[in-house]
Amino acid sequence: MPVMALITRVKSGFFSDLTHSYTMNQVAIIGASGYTGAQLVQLVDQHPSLTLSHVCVSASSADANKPLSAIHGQLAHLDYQLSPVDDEMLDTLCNDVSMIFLATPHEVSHDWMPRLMAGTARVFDLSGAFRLKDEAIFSRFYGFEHRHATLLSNAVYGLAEWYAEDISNASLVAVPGCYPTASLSALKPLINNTLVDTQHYPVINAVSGVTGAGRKASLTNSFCEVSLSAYGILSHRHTPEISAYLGTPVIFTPHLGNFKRGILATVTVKLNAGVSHDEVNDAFYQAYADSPLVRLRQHSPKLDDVVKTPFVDLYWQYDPASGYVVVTAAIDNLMKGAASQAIQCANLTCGWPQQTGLLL
Ligand SMILES: NC(=O)C1=CN([C@@H]2O[C@H](COP(=O)(O)OP(=O)(O)OC[C@H]3O[C@@H](n4cnc5c(N)ncnc54)[C@H](OP(=O)(O)O)[C@@H]3O)[C@@H](O)[C@H]2O)C=CC1
Ligand SMILES: CC(=O)N[C@@H](CCC(=O)OP(=O)(O)O)C(=O)O
Repeated sequence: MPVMALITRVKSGFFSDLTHSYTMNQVAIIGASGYTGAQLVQLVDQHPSLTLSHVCVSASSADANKPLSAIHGQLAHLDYQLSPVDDEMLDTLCNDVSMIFLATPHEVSHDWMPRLMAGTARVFDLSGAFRLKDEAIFSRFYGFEHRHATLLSNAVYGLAEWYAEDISNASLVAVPGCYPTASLSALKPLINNTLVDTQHYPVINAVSGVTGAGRKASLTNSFCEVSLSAYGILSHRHTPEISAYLGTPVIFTPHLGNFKRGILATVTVKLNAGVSHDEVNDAFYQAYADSPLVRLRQHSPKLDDVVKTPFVDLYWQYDPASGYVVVTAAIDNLMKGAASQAIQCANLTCGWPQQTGLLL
């Protein structure tokens, strides 16, 4: 029996891709008590070729030594305990496992990265600490100086559909932010085909569920306070991230909605004079011809279409008379916006199909 078929039966019994051979990889997740960390636990646990060996929180965590299921009841079928991890443990961990996923605050990922990168493990960082190459822009938007220039320059941006080859060779992957994933997925086909009139900045309005802000309690994100509203106007840290990987400035306005999961981005773009319907359609269909986790839709996607899935759903309408195209993009912020995209990247580094373990 092929290796993959055997693993498939042992681990879950219902993965569809039986054509590749796999070896098991030991994985550590740090920040496992948080929203993206817990989502990662679920994805790694169901992955046919990853074995979750370390499920960690910070040394001072109030949740240290608790069962993960005591915090995330949806994972009650899984038997993992949250282990506290300190600096010294990181030094051995980074040689004991093949992959480390950091689902930690930006500062924590930034400070720990040199220790982690001293080992042999590949690191997938869900925070924003290693996404922006320009250190001056980084410190302006993140509020602290970047002190690891070499690691920053070596980090590969993990937008899986667009940087697959670089990701496959990376030892440090900076997994994109949730809003940039939706925005760049919508815009890159148009910009890469030089269809966009860059004299007019693309305008992105996006609404996120409250899990986007993480699990830690705050008044702004509490049940009685959340009411659909814009925030971070002209100042959100995802504006330079989107602009950097698009290659042109954008106007980005995030909104907080009173729902748990998902992002819907509405992107308005002025195209060059004379661009045809066919050119717009071809840009999307060609860009995503080999992308099983991108769904090009015939109707504007709803959040319910993507929540708890690894997909990005895209839909567009073009008005040649005005030259404007409106693209809508829907993702689950904890999945394609964070955890499932990190798994896509991990799959790429192992030479596996990027949807491995994500499509059941
Ligand atoms: N939520 C989202 O939609 C997205 C989030 N991200 C990014 O992913 C990362 C995690 O986000 P999210 O899961 O939402 O955050 P949460 O606040 O839900 O979880 C954060 C995790 O980090 C741990 N942590 C906090 N402080 C420290 C510390 N000093 N040392 C070690 N661990 C610490 C927490 O556990 P404890 O304090 O108990 O140790 C917890 O497990 C962040 O960088 C975020 O910006 C990226 C894309 C989307
Ligand atoms: C609703 C909400 O608060 N969302 C977060 C973005 C979450 C995300 O993508 O995280 P990164 O910090 O890793 O970029 C925010 O606006 O800060």
